[in-house]
Amino acid sequence: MPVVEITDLRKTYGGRAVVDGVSLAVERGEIFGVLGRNGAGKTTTVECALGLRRPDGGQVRVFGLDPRTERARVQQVVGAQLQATHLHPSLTVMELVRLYRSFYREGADPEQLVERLGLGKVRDSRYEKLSGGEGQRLSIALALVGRPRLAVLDELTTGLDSSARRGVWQLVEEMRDDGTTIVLVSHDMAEVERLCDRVAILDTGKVVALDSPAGLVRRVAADVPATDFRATTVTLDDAFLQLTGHELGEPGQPDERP
Ligand SMILES: Nc1ncnc2c1ncn2[C@@H]1O[C@H](COP(=O)(O)OP(=O)(O)OP(=O)(O)O)[C@@H](O)[C@H]1O
Repeated sequence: MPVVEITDLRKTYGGRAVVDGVSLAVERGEIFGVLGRNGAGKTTTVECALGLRRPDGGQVRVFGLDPRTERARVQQVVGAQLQATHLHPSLTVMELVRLYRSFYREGADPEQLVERLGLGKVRDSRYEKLSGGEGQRLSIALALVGRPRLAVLDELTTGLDSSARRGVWQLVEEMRDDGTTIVLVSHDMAEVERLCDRVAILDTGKVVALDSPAGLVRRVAADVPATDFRATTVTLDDAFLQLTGHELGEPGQPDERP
């Protein structure tokens, strides 16, 4: 049984299909990337998978459970780091990590996790006083403190400097090695290439390709004549461009949120 199984998922806002028939299955123990431009429908897809948004069509199962009707059971085994995290501004780092730990029957040691994410120096600082990168690392700690069987990480390392980014990547790899399944939403090509076992490329609400990063590159390289020098230097960026018709950095559909 896949850890996450999404079948023909649809979500429409204002008459526009922002998720338009997405089907994918995340297998146990893999790091599964969801890659796409801004507005491609990545966050909407994973938030439907977590039961946070109501799909207009299709089916979602997480560990075989319906995340909308069996939310409490799903929440016990899933940790999510989402883009819009609302935390109480006057609680400290340690208070928040301990609070989130209390939501789970089993979990990580808050002290160790805070050290591991390089938050030891700000452990007694209030959330409102944290820098962007510290807040980001705290949101990762909160997603992982329940030692989830599935972790959903949306824009994992946005706003982190390169050394913090490498530290977080290492932590994610260690989690995968410990058996956690990870869904990584990203528009960071280097992150996807380094971490993901398989990647779904989402474009205007549809899965346009699903393969390992190397498989995506091979697929595109096969279309390049062997005499062409680029055949030996095709990158995941080239694959993305070829498969979607746009650069990853280009904006997608206009943001219509109020
Ligand atoms: N609550 C909402 N109301 C109206 N439109 C929405 C809502 N949520 C998302 N959208 C629209 O749906 C589209 C997909 O948004 P989504 O956040 O899923 O994209 P994304 O791929 O995660 O983008 P990003 O990389 O910018 O986070 C966007 O055009 C967005 O404006």
